[in-house]
Amino acid sequence: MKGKLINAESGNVLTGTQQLIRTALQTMNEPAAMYELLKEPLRTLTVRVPVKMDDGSVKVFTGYRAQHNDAVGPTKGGVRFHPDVTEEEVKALSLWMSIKCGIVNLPYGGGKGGVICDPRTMSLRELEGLSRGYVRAISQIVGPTKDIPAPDVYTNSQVMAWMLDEYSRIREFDSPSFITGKPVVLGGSLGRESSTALGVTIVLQEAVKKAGMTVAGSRVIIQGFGNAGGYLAKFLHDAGAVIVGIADARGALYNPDGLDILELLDRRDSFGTVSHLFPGRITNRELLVQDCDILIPAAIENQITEENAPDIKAKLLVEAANGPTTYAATEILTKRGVLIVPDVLASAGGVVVSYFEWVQNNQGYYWTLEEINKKLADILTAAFETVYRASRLRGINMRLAAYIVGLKRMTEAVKWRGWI
Ligand SMILES: NC(=O)C1=CN([C@@H]2O[C@H](COP(=O)(O)OP(=O)(O)OC[C@H]3O[C@@H](n4cnc5c(N)ncnc54)[C@H](O)[C@@H]3O)[C@@H](O)[C@H]2O)C=CC1
Ligand SMILES: O=C(O)CCC(=O)C(=O)O
Repeated sequence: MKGKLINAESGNVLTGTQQLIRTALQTMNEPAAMYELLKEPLRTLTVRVPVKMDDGSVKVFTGYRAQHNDAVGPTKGGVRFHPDVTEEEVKALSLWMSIKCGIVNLPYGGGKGGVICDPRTMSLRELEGLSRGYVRAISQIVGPTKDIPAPDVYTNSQVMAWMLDEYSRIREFDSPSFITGKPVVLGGSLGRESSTALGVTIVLQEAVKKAGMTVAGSRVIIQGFGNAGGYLAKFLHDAGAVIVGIADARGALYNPDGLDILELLDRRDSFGTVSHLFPGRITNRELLVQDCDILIPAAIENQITEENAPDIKAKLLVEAANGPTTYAATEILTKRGVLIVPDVLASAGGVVVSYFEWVQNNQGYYWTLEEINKKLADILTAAFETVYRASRLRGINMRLAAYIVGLKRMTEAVKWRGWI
């Protein structure tokens, strides 16, 4: 069984991730107790957050904060506001954060938060109430040396600013390093907003070399047109790629001759939605199997499954989103010769620059954008090469290789601490 994954196609992102972690740990010859420790977060807090709504009613929202493992250092990861948030999803996202931080060698374990809500139907005042209420509810378990939140789906620098302000009031402590992804005037880092997309672009540039392709002239489909997908479309368009398809929560647009990315960016709303403004909309499902060279999921989980993997046309799959591809789909695509740059590597740019933000806050001295982007490129280029080599040397796919690389520091830290 060593090194072999139980080939279960599961829509449950947590069990799918646990299977992969078990396979990686077995391949690393780690004892069974290591899997028992790492298969779940050390702690997950469920909170109920009452918010006074604009119509005078009180709505109670459910949220979570999961802290996977703090053997390496404080836990770190974003907070998602989305109607489909579940406890299992937040736990899986925290596991992925641990592996992501390990791949880029940050002194963090993984954390993640989520609130079941739909910010698209809430006023700014209601959103502020929810952001502040959520921080009050988790304030005992987070902090600059404990667990450091950041943005994720449907949260942004404004939400981070409200959360920072609330935390400063509760804890009578005004260190901005409690949270990252803040506005620059509140101690945010230059380059954090575009860092996830820049990171994807950096690893994509490495991957196309391995695949014997070029960015210029490649036909690209991007699912998701928010922070990650929007900046990515711009960066790849600027690099000469032809963006033939984009998608958001309301649908997708496809044009084999290329879309007008600048117009789409100009007309999208603050939730990354634009497809409904144009005729000829298709569904997200339809878009993923359209003709292209490079496919970039940059929205939500479980988009590429056993069902549609045989029909994917791309030669290169670069995962900006967390968890967009199931393991069964990974195996199908790998057999078909598709090179996959997995989420835990491809989407690490955001947390790397969040780490830079935290370091800058702690030292009180701030770097230039050039310094930040150079440091980011150095880290991600090296991480890509490490994972690619591990995959080739061991004869395994990039996802399993990424897990093995990503778990190394954490397993060593656990053993040094004498936990196992
Ligand atoms: N923001 C960050 O720093 C990082 C984000 N990520 C991941 O990137 C992905 C996108 O995150 P962001 O761009 O930050 O979020 P965002 O909120 O800025 O944009 C989300 C995009 O996904 C679309 N979307 C939402 N639900 C959808 C659905 N059911 N079907 C299709 N599209 C849908 C939205 O319309 C929007 O275009 C997520 O998986 C997130 O975890 C990963 C690393 C860092
Ligand atoms: O910037 C961070 O700390 C975390 C970003 C994040 O949530 C992710 O990489 O999925």
